Amino acid sequence: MATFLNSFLPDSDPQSKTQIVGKGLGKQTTKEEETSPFRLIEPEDIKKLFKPRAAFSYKGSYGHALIIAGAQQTMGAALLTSKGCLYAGAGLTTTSMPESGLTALNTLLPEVMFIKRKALLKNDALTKYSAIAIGPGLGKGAKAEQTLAQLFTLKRDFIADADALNILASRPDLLAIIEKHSILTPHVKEFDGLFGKHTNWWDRLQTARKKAIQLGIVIVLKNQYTFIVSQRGEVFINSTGNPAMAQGGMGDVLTGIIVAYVAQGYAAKDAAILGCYFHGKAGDDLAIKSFNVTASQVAEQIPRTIKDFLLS
Ligand SMILES: NC(=O)C1=CN([C@@H]2O[C@H](COP(=O)(O)OP(=O)(O)OC[C@H]3O[C@@H](n4cnc5c(N)ncnc54)[C@H](OP(=O)(O)O)[C@@H]3O)[C@@H](O)[C@H]2O)[C@@H](O)CC1
Ligand SMILES: Nc1ncnc2c1ncn2[C@@H]1O[C@H](COP(=O)(O)OP(=O)(O)O)[C@@H](O)[C@H]1O
Repeated sequence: MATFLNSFLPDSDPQSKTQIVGKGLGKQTTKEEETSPFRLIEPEDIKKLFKPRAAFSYKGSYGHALIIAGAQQTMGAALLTSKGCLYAGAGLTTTSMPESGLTALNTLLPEVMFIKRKALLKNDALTKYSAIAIGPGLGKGAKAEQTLAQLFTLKRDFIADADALNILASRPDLLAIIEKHSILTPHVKEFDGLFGKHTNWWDRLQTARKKAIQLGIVIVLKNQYTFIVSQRGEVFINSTGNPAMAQGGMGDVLTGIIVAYVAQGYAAKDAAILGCYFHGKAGDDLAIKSFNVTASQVAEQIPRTIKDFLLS
């Protein structure tokens, strides 16, 4: 039986009601599915994408992620992003947050290293990291903008979330030159801030496809069903996750998980697909026994969820 796009949207319009969604990322059974840009991610796709941990591998085999996040009132966002990254298996994680958060970082996540915000502005300071994420709880002030602008001087891809997206919304000059294969992870309000107000999801998805192709980036448009839009305009629909996860900080953890996968060598699109799938699946596993789940719990659940998934 055919699946239509409107099943994955909070609203409905004539176009999404007739748009066929292909099942899985591989070959499709009908011509309509084969030519559709919309694909529903299936567990078999994840099993094909996900790489097992190799014999004789060591921390260096799994990359070094840098997280630039947090401000005085939103230090928790930096901790949650770091926690997502750590539990998604990055070999090394370094977090750049305000120094006043250092005791919390060392107490809660002793595996994570720290770098001062100012140190990021030095030449070459950012070159040693295999993946960079910026934005959760960062704030939108001049210093945050300066730090984000510094990333552009490197001419390398990065993951932008939350306040980094809000800054980019006010700096179209920067957005226009974002490095290819960067990943943006907006929720609906952040998306409309970046690319203009939309009155329905069909139009929003068309804009996401157009912008992802034009800029050569991956856009992760978050919702109950999250849409991962590739640099070629394909739209991969993630169906893991549930309303128990509707709590602050959940997106911060997702950003940490995605940066961990980029650090581990996955291509941007694959890192986004794996990140969204396991983030939602961890929430689903927890929701079997919990009415609501916290962002911290989701991060901690990730390694168990992956192990169970691979054994299933
Ligand atoms: N512990 C910490 O330090 C935490 C720090 N955090 C960090 O704080 C920063 C600001 O975060 P924020 O929550 O104040 O603003 P943001 O997420 O932009 O929402 C603004 C408004 O947008 C709307 N909206 C959002 N999602 C929507 C949806 N799916 N569907 C529809 N509407 C939606 C919604 O408007 P409403 O509908 O409620 O009027 C909402 O009020 C950010 O950097 C973040 O990383 C948080 O992660 C929490 C934990
Ligand atoms: N009802 C839901 N079903 C599935 N996933 C959800 C639901 N509510 C929230 N999420 C997930 O939680 C995350 C919320 O991200 P975001 O809005 O950026 O939160 P925050 O800014 O508080 O970290 C997204 O990944 C979203 O898909």
